[in-house]
Amino acid sequence: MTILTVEQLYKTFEMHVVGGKHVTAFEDVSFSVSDGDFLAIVGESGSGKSSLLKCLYRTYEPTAGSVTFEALDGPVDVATCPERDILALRERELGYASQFLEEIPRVPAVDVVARPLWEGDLEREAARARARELLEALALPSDLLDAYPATFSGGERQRVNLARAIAPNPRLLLLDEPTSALDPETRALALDVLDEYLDDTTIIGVFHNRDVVESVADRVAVFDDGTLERVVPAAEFRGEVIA
Ligand SMILES: Nc1ncnc2c1ncn2[C@@H]1O[C@H](COP(=O)(O)OP(=O)(O)OP(=O)(O)O)[C@@H](O)[C@H]1O
Repeated sequence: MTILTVEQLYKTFEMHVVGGKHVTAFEDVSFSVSDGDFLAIVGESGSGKSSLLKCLYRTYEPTAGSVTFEALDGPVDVATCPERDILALRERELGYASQFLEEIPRVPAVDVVARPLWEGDLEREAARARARELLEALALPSDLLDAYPATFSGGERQRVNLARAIAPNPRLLLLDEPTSALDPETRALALDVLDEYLDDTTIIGVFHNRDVVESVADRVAVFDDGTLERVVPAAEFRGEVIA
């Protein structure tokens, strides 16, 4: 079953600081994703990958087109639906992680991950238990679990960020280079955790790393200068250079 259908999606920015100049992030993008699929998005820097993910999460409002998400309560056009519908989707079905952890001052790592869970259906202690388990699976040193992420290294923060996105087990998870600061061994661990802790989650992820694309993706979407050039099975993509 299809979980997401993107049709003729465009994103153009109006740059007020440079006299209203228009910058096109991407144009005329159409593709669909099936339940449980892992779609990797690759392409050169500036080709529109992050902007696309932000449009799918509605951090950015698309300029034109539609993004139909088959939510549990029926289809929703993420591109145009009211803000409250987006907030509800983000609480229950739609997850997102960028490569940077948004700082929450004076909240220990374990609670950064657990909070969205106890704000949902879980009891506080059960939420903390899942958070601890995930952070440990991602090899975050145990003495950091109760420390504030503000003092963590880039890779440690990235593991907290990833754990927070995985913990609620969203139906659709959008990942924007979530392993960019990890060493190869920890990156492999992170991919195992994605596989082990997510249950039937569909993933759309931007990756620059060939290992990630080759080891976990089912299909690859190749962006070039703001257009979606092609979507191919991952096996067909093997051996190509990733920008
Ligand atoms: N908030 C914004 N305001 C103005 N222009 C933007 C904004 N976000 C992105 N852009 C522009 O849109 C284009 C696509 O950027 P985007 O970040 O989506 O590319 P990308 O493929 O993710 O790049 P990278 O691999 O370097 O992260 C770029 O020209 C960028 O300058």
